[in-house]
Amino acid sequence: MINVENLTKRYAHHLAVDNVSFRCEVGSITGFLGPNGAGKSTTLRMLTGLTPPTSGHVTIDGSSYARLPNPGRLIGVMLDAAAQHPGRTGLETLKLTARLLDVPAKEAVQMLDRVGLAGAAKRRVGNYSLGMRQRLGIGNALLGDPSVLVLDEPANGMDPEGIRWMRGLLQDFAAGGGTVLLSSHLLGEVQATVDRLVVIGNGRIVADGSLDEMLAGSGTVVRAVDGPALAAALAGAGLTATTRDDGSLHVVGSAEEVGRVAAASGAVLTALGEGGGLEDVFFRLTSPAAA
Ligand SMILES: Nc1ncnc2c1ncn2[C@@H]1O[C@H](COP(=O)(O)OP(=O)(O)OP(=O)(O)O)[C@@H](O)[C@H]1O
Repeated sequence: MINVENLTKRYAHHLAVDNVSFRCEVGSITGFLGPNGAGKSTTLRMLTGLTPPTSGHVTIDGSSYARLPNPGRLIGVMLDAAAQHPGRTGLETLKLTARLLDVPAKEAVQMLDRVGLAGAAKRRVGNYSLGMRQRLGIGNALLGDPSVLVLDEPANGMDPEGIRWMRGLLQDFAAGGGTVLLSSHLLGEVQATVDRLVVIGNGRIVADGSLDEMLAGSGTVVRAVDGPALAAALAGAGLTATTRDDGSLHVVGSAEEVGRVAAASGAVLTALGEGGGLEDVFFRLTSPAAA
């Protein structure tokens, strides 16, 4: 489990992270979202002992990162896949990590296979694509058989097959009792992968909860043959509806509530579905107006 308590980071006059607290539970995948410059990387760096906090603290399974005798055995970290040494081969990279973690060298070979890089074991990392470096970084993070994973933008640069592979890997890891914290700008991918979300804006937590709770707040989009008549019926039932440019209505309410009003008013629906999904939730939470 990861427990972040009142974490603050100040750079001169700039408050990059402002009194941030959240928890990542065992067996779950938590998505850490926020616009550029919101403070995600700074938080992840403080969490993994790379940046000292101005105040507050983080524990991983009850210990701070700095106090862990062999941190890679408890927490696997990938903060910048592009930062790996370009002159080493993939195999050399993982063998070096294996030595640092006191893991048998043969596990480096097995890990390369597990992350789909067996065929590129002897190629220099400088010649790897970004997606291949992400796979290598994930292999590095997993090599110590940790129970916690912290990944900054792991899907960045991955092709659809790679993204699907990574989603399965993380979901299996969590299902086996692991704890995952990942940041990403790929909202569709986050929505398909995580159980919980922590959203940061301007250094502060603006939302923290289950994915389902957050999506429930994204409302319902409905389209009817006679849109204005349905809008009037919804308003009469106390549901707020906004007409979008494409003629559909965005309703603050569940699909069931909207469907019942439509049925009672005799409206002919041509579409009924979830609101804007995670993208809609994200923009609502992190827009300047929300701040
Ligand atoms: N070493 C530093 N010195 C001064 N300011 C910094 C430093 N590191 C980060 N910042 C500032 O802190 C704020 C948060 O940066 P951070 O990199 O954590 O954001 P982020 O949410 O990870 O953004 P992105 O999505 O672009 O990666 C930014 O305004 C950034 O300019």
